[in-house]
Amino acid sequence: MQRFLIAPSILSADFARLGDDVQRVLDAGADVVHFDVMDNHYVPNLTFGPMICSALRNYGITAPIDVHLMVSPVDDLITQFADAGASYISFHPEACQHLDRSLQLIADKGCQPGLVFNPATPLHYLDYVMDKLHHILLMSVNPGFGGQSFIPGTLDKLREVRSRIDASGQNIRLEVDGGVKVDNIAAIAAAGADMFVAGSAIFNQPDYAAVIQQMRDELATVSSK
Ligand SMILES: O=C(CO)[C@@H](O)[C@H](O)COP(=O)(O)O
Repeated sequence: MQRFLIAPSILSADFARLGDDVQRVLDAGADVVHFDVMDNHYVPNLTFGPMICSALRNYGITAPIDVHLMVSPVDDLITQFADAGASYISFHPEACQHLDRSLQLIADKGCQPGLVFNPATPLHYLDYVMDKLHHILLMSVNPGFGGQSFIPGTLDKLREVRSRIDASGQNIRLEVDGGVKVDNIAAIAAAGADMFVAGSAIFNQPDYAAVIQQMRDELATVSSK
């Protein structure tokens, strides 16, 4: 399994040329397409739905699409995104009605289930569902907008989640999202993350390949666990 995955958030992509821009970032070396779904209810912003996901698939995007649902309720959109070609689907535990049922729904639809934690969401939601998780997404900003600054306290929370994953013996990806840049990605990896969402740090640069390579160079400095 590839140790570190880079997942550009298309929230910062060029929406007028989305297919081309997503293909460009994949050609530049990205591993996964991160897809931020906001409903102007759970979060104070509105983005895109399953039609855009299926449009990317129809355009020819074959990389994994990592759908982060910032919506409430969640089940209907889980079904719609799975049918639209999502690969991974995560949601916020406090935004759903029946945590175990929603995780099972993702798996039953053939996708990889994940749970998302905001900076101040307690981790007890993990207590009875570790065996159902493909990934845990730790927000390092409050959700809703790209281009915010990484909240430093997230590093301690990452270490805590990494300990829980290691203690569980499960093979669960630890993803981090918000304010990830070339100059902090090594510290984030050292705290236990192995999947990195970056929106503005990649899409706001003219040369996507250069910034992704800089991130990989930084990650290469992080010693093995
Ligand atoms: O989900 C979110 C925000 O809610 C993130 O995916 C951000 O979109 C990441 O953007 P940057 O902080 O990397 O610009």
